[in-house]
Amino acid sequence: MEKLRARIATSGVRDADQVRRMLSEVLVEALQPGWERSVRALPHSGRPAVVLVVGVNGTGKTTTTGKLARVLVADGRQVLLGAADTFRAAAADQLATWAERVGSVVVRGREGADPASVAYDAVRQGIEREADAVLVDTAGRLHTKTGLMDELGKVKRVVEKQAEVDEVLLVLDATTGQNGLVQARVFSEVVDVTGIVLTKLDGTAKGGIVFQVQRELGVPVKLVGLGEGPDDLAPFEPGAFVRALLD
Ligand SMILES: Nc1nc2c(ncn2[C@@H]2O[C@H](COP(=O)(O)OP(=O)(O)OP(=O)(O)O)[C@@H](O)[C@H]2O)c(=O)[nH]1
Repeated sequence: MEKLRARIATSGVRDADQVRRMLSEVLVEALQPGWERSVRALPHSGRPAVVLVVGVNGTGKTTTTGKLARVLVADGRQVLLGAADTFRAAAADQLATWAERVGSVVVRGREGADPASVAYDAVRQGIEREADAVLVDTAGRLHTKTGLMDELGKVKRVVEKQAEVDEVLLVLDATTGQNGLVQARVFSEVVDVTGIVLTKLDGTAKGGIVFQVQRELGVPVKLVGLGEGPDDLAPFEPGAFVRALLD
């Protein structure tokens, strides 16, 4: 609002439509598009790109992992999925179904196995098989549970013993509101989040929280989830996002 007021004052604009257009410009400038600097553009020099998918329960991590694999496979990449959610056998089954659907391979551990060891194994197999990308789906965890957050930090550290983690994607549900900022803060502290995936934007939620996440943490939204199907993942476009927000 400060920026908008300053612009109105310096331009002398009075017309409501013009002010609305200015507001739209200010909002678009506050958001960075991120996809072009994301997984798609990662250098694939002799080792797979490693991506960790993290977030609280039910935000859409597994679905996003599957859809992202589909995008990369369509780009001609060989993709391996790591099922580091070892709490629920159903979670690994869900990821295996996605792997089959999109044409990638899944690495999973037994139920109750150490998630860090499954993630390590997935990356090792990705290196051995000369995959282009390893996408590691992690279990949903509340940012307020210290033990679970410590476990996530360990997953990243263990993976880093054999390959750099190129992307840590935090999956945020667009319907979450202010709590999304708290989640982003805590996950960023623990695993250094590099991008946000804003899911469930196909509903009524607009996901306005990403302005604060971008401003406070400097983490851009890279992808948006627009439904439950395999093709419902799109690069984040600030212009379209702001148009939907102001409509
Ligand atoms: N409408 C809509 N639904 C979505 C989207 N992304 C995921 N979902 C749905 O949200 C629900 C939870 O998705 P999952 O991918 O299982 O979420 P998760 O984060 O892996 O869940 P946990 O592992 O239990 O934490 C499922 O019913 C998905 O189909 C989206 O972009 N739009």
